[in-house]
Amino acid sequence: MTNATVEKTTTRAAVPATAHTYLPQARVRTVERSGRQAPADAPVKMGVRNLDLFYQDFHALKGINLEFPQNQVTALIGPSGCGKSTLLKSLNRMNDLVAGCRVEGEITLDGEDAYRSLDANSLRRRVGMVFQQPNPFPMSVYDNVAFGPRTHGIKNRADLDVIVEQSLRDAAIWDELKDRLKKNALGLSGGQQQRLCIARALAVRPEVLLMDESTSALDPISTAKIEDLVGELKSKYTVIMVTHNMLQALRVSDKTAFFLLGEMVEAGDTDDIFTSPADPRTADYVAGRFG
Ligand SMILES: Nc1ncnc2c1ncn2[C@@H]1O[C@H](COP(=O)(O)OP(=O)(O)OP(=O)(O)O)[C@@H](O)[C@H]1O
Repeated sequence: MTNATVEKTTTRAAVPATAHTYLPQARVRTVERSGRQAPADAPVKMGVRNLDLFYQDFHALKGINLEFPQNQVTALIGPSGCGKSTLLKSLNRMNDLVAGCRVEGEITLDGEDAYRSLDANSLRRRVGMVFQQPNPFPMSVYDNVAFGPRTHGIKNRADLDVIVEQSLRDAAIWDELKDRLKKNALGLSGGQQQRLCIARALAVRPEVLLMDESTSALDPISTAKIEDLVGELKSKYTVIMVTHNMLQALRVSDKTAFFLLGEMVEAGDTDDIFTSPADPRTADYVAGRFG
């Protein structure tokens, strides 16, 4: 997957016993819940090459090289401030909106340069994002989901009906909301609001879904529903998620990349990163020794 992955085959860092004691149990749930069978040779959906990102003088991302395989879930992990969200926001050019932010290197979507060949709006339609806090618009459930398609010129009611239903189904919330489509979205629970926001992101038929700690504000049951959902979404979408919850990364991701102080320490198959990482810093982090 990356240079770091290649190095990993030659040197393995010992994961402290504390990690081994809890990881196998988490793994049992992982396999049951995600049912993942990630193909080893999936095509690269998005690629990051020699990426450096500066917030004015601050060097927030340093020489990042990483590939995101199509129809797989990649988790970005690392301690607070290591640059996970910055990388996520670079993938759909949300950082364009930050004054003084400068990006060097290359980010590709299906091999096309996301900064030089694609305009930001079409990139963001293809690379959707769900944030930490559920942020439905203060309007009906239906209008929340129809908002993006309407913005893209779809006005026909029957067409919108189909999109709204399919998006809510894809977000695993159709059954809960089909009789409440006209109700204000702000009246939903936090977990329902977040799945509605996922439906809203899916309504413009993105190819990649970015999730920035999208369950951290939710209760365990809502979190489990969204984790299940992510396992299903990858049949249609490429998912890239930032998470502080290492068991969540284990449960739902195929690939994991570990970041520290703006650098990517290593990336590879999630199983390998958690059970036999190449770098002792990764071993310490996944064992909960810091972060
Ligand atoms: N708009 C900004 N302007 C200046 N510095 C920023 C900006 N956004 C982030 N940073 C800095 O860049 C670094 C990386 O931040 P980022 O939010 O990407 O980290 P993170 O790993 O996602 O952290 P967390 O897990 O706490 O969300 C931090 O030092 C942060 O203070």
